[in-house]
Amino acid sequence: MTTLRTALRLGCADPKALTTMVALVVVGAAPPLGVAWFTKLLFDEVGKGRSASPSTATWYAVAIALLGALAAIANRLSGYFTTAMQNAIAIAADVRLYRKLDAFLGLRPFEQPAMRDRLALAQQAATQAPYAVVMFAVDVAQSVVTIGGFAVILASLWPPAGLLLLAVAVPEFLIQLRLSRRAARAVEDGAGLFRARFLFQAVLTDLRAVREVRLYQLGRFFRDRLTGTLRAAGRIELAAARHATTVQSCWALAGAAVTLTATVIAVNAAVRGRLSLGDLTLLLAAFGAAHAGLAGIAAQLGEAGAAIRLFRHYVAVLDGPADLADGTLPAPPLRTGIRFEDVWFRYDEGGPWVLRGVDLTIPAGQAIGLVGLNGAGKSTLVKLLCRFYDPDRGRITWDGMDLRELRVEALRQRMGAVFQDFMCYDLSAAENVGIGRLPYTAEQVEEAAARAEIHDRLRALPHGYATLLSRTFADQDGEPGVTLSGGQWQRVALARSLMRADADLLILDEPSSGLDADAETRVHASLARIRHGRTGLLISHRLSTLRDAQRIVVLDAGRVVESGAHDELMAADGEYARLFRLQAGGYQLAVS
Ligand SMILES: Nc1ncnc2c1ncn2[C@@H]1O[C@H](COP(=O)(O)OP(=O)(O)OP(=O)(O)O)[C@@H](O)[C@H]1O
Repeated sequence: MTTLRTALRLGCADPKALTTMVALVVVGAAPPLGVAWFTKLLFDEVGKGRSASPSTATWYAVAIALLGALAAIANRLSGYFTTAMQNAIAIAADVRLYRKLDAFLGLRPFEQPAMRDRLALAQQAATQAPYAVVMFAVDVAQSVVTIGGFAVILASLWPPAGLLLLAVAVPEFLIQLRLSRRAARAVEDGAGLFRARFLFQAVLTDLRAVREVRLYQLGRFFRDRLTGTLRAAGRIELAAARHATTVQSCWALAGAAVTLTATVIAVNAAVRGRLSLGDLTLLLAAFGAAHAGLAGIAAQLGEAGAAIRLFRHYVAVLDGPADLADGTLPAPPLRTGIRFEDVWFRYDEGGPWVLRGVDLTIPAGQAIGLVGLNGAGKSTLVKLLCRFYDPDRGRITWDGMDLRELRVEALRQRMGAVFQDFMCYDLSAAENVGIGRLPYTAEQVEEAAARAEIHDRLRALPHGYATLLSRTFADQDGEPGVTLSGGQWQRVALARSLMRADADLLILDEPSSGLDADAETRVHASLARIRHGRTGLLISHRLSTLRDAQRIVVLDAGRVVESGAHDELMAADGEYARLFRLQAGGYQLAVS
C-alpha cells in the first residue's frame, strides 16, 4: 500500500498538468460515442433509400467529422500535458532518491552489490511506476466513459452482450496480472547484468580508461564482455517476452471466438429483421470498442503491475534504515585531542581484520605522521576518523567524546582532508577548489590555490579560474575545457582541502605523491606553515616529508608497531629506520 501511495504521490508531482491532461482525456473519450451514434443515424438515413434526406445525411457526416477533429485535438493536447507530467515526475522522483542517498552518512551502502542492484532498479522504476499508475487511473476513468457509453448502447440493443464481455475481460485481467509478475522478475534478474553493461560501456568510453584500453588493445576484450552481458540480458528479457506472447496469443484466439459469437448472433437478428442496418453497425462497433477498451485496460494493468513491483525497490531505498546512527551532540572545537582506543575494524563480517586493536593519540595542535606498507590500514584508519564507518570494537574519541555521539555533519565541518584517490570534477577551476568550503569567495579560492602552489597555473588558463576543467564537456562558448596534469590535479585537490585550512583537523593522505620535486618541497613548506600549531594527520610513503611531524606512527597489518619522533625511531632502529634508510639509500645511490 505504501508503494502505491508513494507512486500516486509522485504521479501528482505537477497537479496542473495532471488535471489538464485528465480533463482532456475525458473530453477526448466522448467523441467516439458520438461518432458511433451519428454513424448509426447516417446508415439508417441512407438505408431509407429514395425517401432519405441528403441534407440530414450531410449534417450527420459533418457531425462525425467535427467529433473526429475534436478527439484528435484533445488527443494531441493531452500528449503535451502528459509529457509535462512525466518531466515533473522524473524530477520529483530523482530529487527524493538522491536526497535519500545523500543522507547515508557512511560508505557501506555504496559497497554492497545487492544494494547497488536495488539502486539500479530504483532508478529505473522511479519514473516509470508513478507514470504508469497515473496513466492507468486516467485510462480507467476514460474507459469508464467510453465503455460505459457502449455498454448502455449494448444493453439497449442486446443485453447478453454485457455478460459475453465480462466472460472475456475477467480472465484477461488475471492473465495480465500474472504476466506482470513475470515481467518484473525478469527485470530484477537482469539488474546485475544491467549494471555490468554500464560498466563495460563506461570502460569503452571513459577518457581515463580508453588510454589503457588502447595501449593494451583491450577493445575487443571489453566489447566481448559487453556483448556477452547484452546477450545474457536479452535472453532473460526474451524468455519473459516469449512466455507473454504465447499466453497472449492463446488468449487472443479466445477473444476472437467471443467476438465471432457476438457477430453471428447480431447478424442473425438483423437478417430476421429484429435489428436495423444501423442497429447492427452500432452493435458491432460498440461490442468491438468495448472489447478493445477492456483489453487495453487489462494490458495497462499488466504494465502498471510490473512497474509497481519494481517500484518497491525505490520505496525500499527511500524507507531503508540509515547506515550509521547520527549523533546528537555538537562537535566542539578540538581542545585536547583525538584518541583511538583499542579500535578493531573489518570491512565485512567474517572478513579479515584490517585494524587490530589500534591505540593512538593525536594531541590537539600536533602533527602526526602515519607510515606503513601498502595495505597496512592507514587509509582505513582515516576513513574511521571521518566516520565513514564505525569501529567493530573499541572507540574513537574527540576530546573524550565518542565520535558516534557527535553530529556527523558538525564533525566533518571541523575537518579538512585530501584523499589518495581524490576527485577531478568536470567543473570550473574555481569550483574545483571552492567546493572544499561552500559558499566560497574568489579570494578564498585564490589563497588556497596559492598555498597548494597551483594559483599561477589556474590564473593563466584561457578563462582564468572560470575555465572548465574537462575535456569531455564544452564550456558556455561551446569550446572544450582544459585538463590538467596529474600533479596539477593533485594540487587542485590539495587546494580544495586547504579551503578548510582553519579546520580543527587536517588529514592529508599522500598529498604530494604526484608532485615534482620542486613543487613537493614548496608544498610541504607551505603545509608545515599551515599545520603549525594545528592538529594534523599526514600519511606519506615519502618518509622525508614526515620528518618534521611531532610524532610518527608506524602501522603494520592493522597494529601500531612503533611510535615516536623521527630521531627516536631512527635510534630505535626498527621498521621505520629500515624503511627510511632504504629510501635515503635510493636517493644516495641516484646522486653518487
Ligand atoms: N572498501 C573496502 N572494502 C573491503 N576491503 C577494503 C576496502 N578498503 C580497503 N580494504 C582492505 O583493507 C586493507 C587496508 O587497506 P588500506 O587502504 O587502509 O591500506 P593503506 O595502508 O592505506 O594502503 P596503501 O599504502 O596502499 O594506501 C587492504 O587489505 C584492503 O584490501
